Amino acid sequence: MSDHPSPITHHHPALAIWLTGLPASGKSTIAAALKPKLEALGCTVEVLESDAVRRLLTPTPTYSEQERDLFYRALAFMGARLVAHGVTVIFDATATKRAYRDCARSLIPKFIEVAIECPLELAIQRDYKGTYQRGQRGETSTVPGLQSPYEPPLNPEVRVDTRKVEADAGARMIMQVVKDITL
Ligand SMILES: Nc1ncnc2c1ncn2[C@@H]1O[C@H](COP(=O)(O)OS(=O)(=O)O)[C@@H](OP(=O)(O)O)[C@H]1O
Ligand SMILES: Nc1ncnc2c1ncn2[C@@H]1O[C@H](COP(=O)(O)OP(=O)(O)O)[C@@H](O)[C@H]1O
Repeated sequence: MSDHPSPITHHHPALAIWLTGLPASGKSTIAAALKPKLEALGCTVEVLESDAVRRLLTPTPTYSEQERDLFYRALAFMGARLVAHGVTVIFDATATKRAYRDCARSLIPKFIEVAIECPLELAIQRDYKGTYQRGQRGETSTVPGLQSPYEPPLNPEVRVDTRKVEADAGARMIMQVVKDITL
C-alpha cells in the first residue's frame, strides 16, 4: 500500500441531461434546481445554456436553419467532450429539431432527454424575457413555437409537466432516472 493514499473521492459516472422545451417553459429554473442535486451525488456539473453559448459562438444570432444546425452540432460536441472527461452536462436549450438532441445522444453514452412541458399559451403568459412579445410585434420571425416549428421529444426519458409539477419536484423526477441509469 502507498504511504500517501489518494484522498477518498466519490466521483459519479458522468452523463448528460438535455432539458428541452419552449422558451419560458421552465428549462433554466429546473436546471438550477437540478444542479445542486447532481453535485450532492458527487457529479461535477456544467450547464450549457443556449443563450450563454450563443453569445460566444454567434454574438448576433439569426436563428436561421443553417446557423441552428451549426450551433447545435457545436453544442453537442462540446457537451460530449465534457462528459468524456468526467463532467456531467445539463443542456439547457430548446433545440427546435429532434435531430439536434439525437446528435448529442449519439455522441454521449449516458444521455437523458427531458421534455419540459408547458402549453404555448402559458409560455406566452410567462414570457419573462419578452421573446414572444417581440415575435408578436413582428420584430423577430424565428421564435420557437410561435414562428419556428418546435419538435417535442417523442420518447423522452422524463416528462415534466410544469402546469402540475414544481421545479424542485421536476428535478427530483430527473434525479430518479439519473440514479436508475447510473446504478
Ligand atoms: N428571435 C429569436 N428567435 C428565436 N429565439 C430567440 C429569439 N430571441 C431570443 N430568443 C431566445 O433564444 C432561445 C432559443 O434558442 P435555443 O437555442 O434555446 O433554441 S432554438 O435554437 O430556437 O431551437 C430562447 O430562449 P429559451 O428561453 O432559453 O428557450 C429564446 O428566448
Ligand atoms: N413548474 C415550473 N417549473 C419551472 N418553471 C416554472 C414552473 N412554474 C412556473 N415557472 C416559472 O416559469 C418561468 C420559466 O422561466 P425559465 O426557467 O427561464 O424558462 P426557459 O429556460 O425554458 O426559457 C420562470 O419564471 C419560473 O419561475
